[in-house]
Amino acid sequence: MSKRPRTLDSFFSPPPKRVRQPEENSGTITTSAPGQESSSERKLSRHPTYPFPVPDLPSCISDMLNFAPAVEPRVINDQPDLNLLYYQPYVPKEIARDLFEFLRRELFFYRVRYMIKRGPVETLINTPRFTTVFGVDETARWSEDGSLNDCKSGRSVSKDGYKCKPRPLPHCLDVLRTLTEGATGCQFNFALVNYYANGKDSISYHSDDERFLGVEPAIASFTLGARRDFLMKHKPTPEAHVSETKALKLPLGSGDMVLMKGLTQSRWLHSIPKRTGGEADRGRINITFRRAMFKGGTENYYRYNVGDGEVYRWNEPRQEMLPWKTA
Ligand SMILES: O=C(O)CCC(=O)C(=O)O
Ligand SMILES: [Fe+2]
Repeated sequence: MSKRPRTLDSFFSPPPKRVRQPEENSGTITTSAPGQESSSERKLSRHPTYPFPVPDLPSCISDMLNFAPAVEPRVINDQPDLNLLYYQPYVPKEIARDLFEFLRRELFFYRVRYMIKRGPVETLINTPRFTTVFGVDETARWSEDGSLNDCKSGRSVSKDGYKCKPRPLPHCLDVLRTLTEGATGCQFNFALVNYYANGKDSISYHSDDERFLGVEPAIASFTLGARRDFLMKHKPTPEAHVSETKALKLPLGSGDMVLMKGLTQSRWLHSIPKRTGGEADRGRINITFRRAMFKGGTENYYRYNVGDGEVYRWNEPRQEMLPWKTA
């Protein structure tokens, strides 16, 4: 892991003051910068696995999140095996833009590359979007000092417990996770974040139906920033079933949330296709909250959403994601 640059100030100032966690332990350590201990202080979520600390949500955003969900959801279950709740929007319009800009500016992202083997042929896959992930599966829990404890034994997870290094949700995503749990009655232990910089970024047809999510997983999927089409189609089936279904296009706008549940993941596919023109070039953030049951889920999510490549960070003057060290 790269070292954070140290300024002369940081050598001479006392270590950051630690602030007690308000509720259940989120795993991050909240600190306020020295000399900034007024009520308007900027608190930071820190963790040894983070390349840099992540600021907490400013109160102008978190206060307005108390009005979420902004509307009642539309139920979409008029096709076989389809079970969606569509909040249009979930995040109040007044703060959707600020929340988008905050997360784009403050989170670290990756452009993951990995090899797949189809028969004897190995192919390099360049994930066509920026990604990042936080969370750990149900077998482990964060302790006060930011380390992981095994849920069964209560003992700390050994060094080789995971190949990856799980990261706790920073406060800014944990607030949204907690609200979403309250509104949906579902539980989530992961936040996966995608950033689609422009219309060339995409996610191809897939379903999130891995065994580590358990049966009939519920996934809450947020859109912030540019509107992008979310396409859905039924998986091919041997019977005539497939002809009874028609493909679906949800034009997801900033603040919208789709809760996918029931048989949706096991029977339907979804995608964000590439686009030319339109507003895609303004950038879109997608956050999915999920619940992984086993260690394999944690390994999978870090492998494909963090990987082992360089860190990217939003560069405001250049208006693009750039490798962090040169940003
Ligand atoms: O960006 C989206 O709306 C979809 C993302 C998605 O399907 C995924 O991350 O699995
Ligand atoms: Fe997905």
